[in-house]
Amino acid sequence: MNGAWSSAAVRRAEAELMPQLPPGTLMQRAAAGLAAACARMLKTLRSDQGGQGVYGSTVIVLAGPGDNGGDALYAAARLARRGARVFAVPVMRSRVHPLAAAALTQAGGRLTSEPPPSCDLLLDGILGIGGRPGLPDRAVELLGRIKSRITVAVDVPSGVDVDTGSVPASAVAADHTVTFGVRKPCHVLGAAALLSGRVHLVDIGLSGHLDPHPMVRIAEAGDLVEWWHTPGPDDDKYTRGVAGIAAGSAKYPGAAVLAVSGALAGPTGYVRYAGSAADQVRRRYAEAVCTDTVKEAGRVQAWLVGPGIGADESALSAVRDVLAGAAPAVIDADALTLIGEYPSILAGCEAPVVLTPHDREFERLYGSAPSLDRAGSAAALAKRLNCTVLLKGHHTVVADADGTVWANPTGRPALATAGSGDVLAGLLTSLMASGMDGVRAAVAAAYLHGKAGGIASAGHRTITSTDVARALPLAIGQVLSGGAGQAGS
Ligand SMILES: NC(=O)C1=CN([C@@H]2O[C@H](COP(=O)(O)OP(=O)(O)OC[C@H]3O[C@@H](n4cnc5c(N)ncnc54)[C@H](O)[C@@H]3O)[C@@H](O)[C@H]2O)[C@@H](O)CC1
Ligand SMILES: [K+]
Repeated sequence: MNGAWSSAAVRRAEAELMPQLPPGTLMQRAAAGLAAACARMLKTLRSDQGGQGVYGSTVIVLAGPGDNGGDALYAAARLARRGARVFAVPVMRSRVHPLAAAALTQAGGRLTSEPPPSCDLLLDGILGIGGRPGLPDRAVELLGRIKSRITVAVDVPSGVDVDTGSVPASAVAADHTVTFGVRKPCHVLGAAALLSGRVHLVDIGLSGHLDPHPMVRIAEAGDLVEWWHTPGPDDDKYTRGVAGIAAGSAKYPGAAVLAVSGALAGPTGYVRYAGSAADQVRRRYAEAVCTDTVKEAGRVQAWLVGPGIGADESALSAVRDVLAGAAPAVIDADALTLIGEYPSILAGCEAPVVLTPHDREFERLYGSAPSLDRAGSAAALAKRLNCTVLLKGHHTVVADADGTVWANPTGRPALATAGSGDVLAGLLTSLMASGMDGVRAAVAAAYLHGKAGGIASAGHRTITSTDVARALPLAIGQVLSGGAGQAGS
């Protein structure tokens, strides 16, 4: 398990470590790592220019008043010593880190209020973990007119809310973020995660000084491998778990087919379908065992109820029957709307429940839409309803009733396609039926679904939910075999 730590936790760790080191050591470690990362990026960027990397490149630094600007200026000094033409612009009048600014000018860089109109690399050293959301006007103006081939944020993209990932005002959109010690929540949550680009971690020696629990946990392929129930020689189709899918209707048979496709891709050995789209499901998947209602289905180890079931009496019965049983349940789509209307159905339920809302469904359950602090909102709903909540978005979060929050590192906007949630819910149900607890199953399902989306949309292909379902076995295979394990790839 990986994680992201709040700015306060980072400051506590730094305060503990700093007195043990000569003054300025942490900033020099940060600057050295930042300069090395920039040098690698410049080398790749300028590979078409006879292998020239740093030498002869143009670098512009937007320098804020604090230590974030200090990191940027010291790193830029290192690049200047390797032959980069460096222009540093103070964005808060002339307030800049004085020693770092002196180091830059000594190395041949220039402090200026008139930078060139374009550069190879723009270094955002405006604000770091001491920043409030929003940018100084001068920074907005400069960002609007400087054309840069690559933008690198120092520690965090300036302007974002570091601890929630919300972006309530202007902020930098980076291609890369080079961060120090640990990842911060803004790298993996909300709109800020998109503005962070690719995140590179520079070790500055903080790890032994951090709180053991991150603010946000980040799933890795290794977690899924550890959690996975690999069938043994004594397993049969029942012991591997039976997933039950109560989805679809005469009006929306596709939801049934897609949810079943997600479940079949998962680790269980058996998928039961209950509902009025049985013919369509049978036609597509000979291996699914179909009944008309939840009550008629045999034993299952986890149920999904909701996708495409509508809001009529039979839909309500399906939700009631699932929640009256002892099996863990995934509540999705129309079932979430019904729970919003009849909250008492959920209140009486004793089995573990995972809710998988998008923003409008969240509002029906919570009474207001998720705030910009999406992780906080998901955690609040989970606590109120004593459930696990998987809040969908371009960076899906999973929250448990005890306040634990996970950010999903895979996934991409292309997954916002009709039926994609049905596939996710089916897979999640299979994972729960195989014995994984609700939080882990939700985290694993979001991870694999995002990875399958990446596989299906390789080469910028547009994708359908069927493509995502078809890519799931490959995504699962890659994760379990430890191969091609890049999150988001
Ligand atoms: N503390 C440490 O030991 C280390 C800190 N490091 C760097 O230091 C950074 C934190 O530095 P600071 O604490 O100096 O804080 P920042 O550099 O993030 O900036 C704080 C300054 O910006 C002003 N400010 C905040 N929000 C603003 C806004 N929206 N508009 C205009 N002005 C605003 C504040 O009044 C303050 O003067 C980290 O992100 C990291 O880059 C690294 O050098 C590693 C070691
Ligand atoms: K920054």
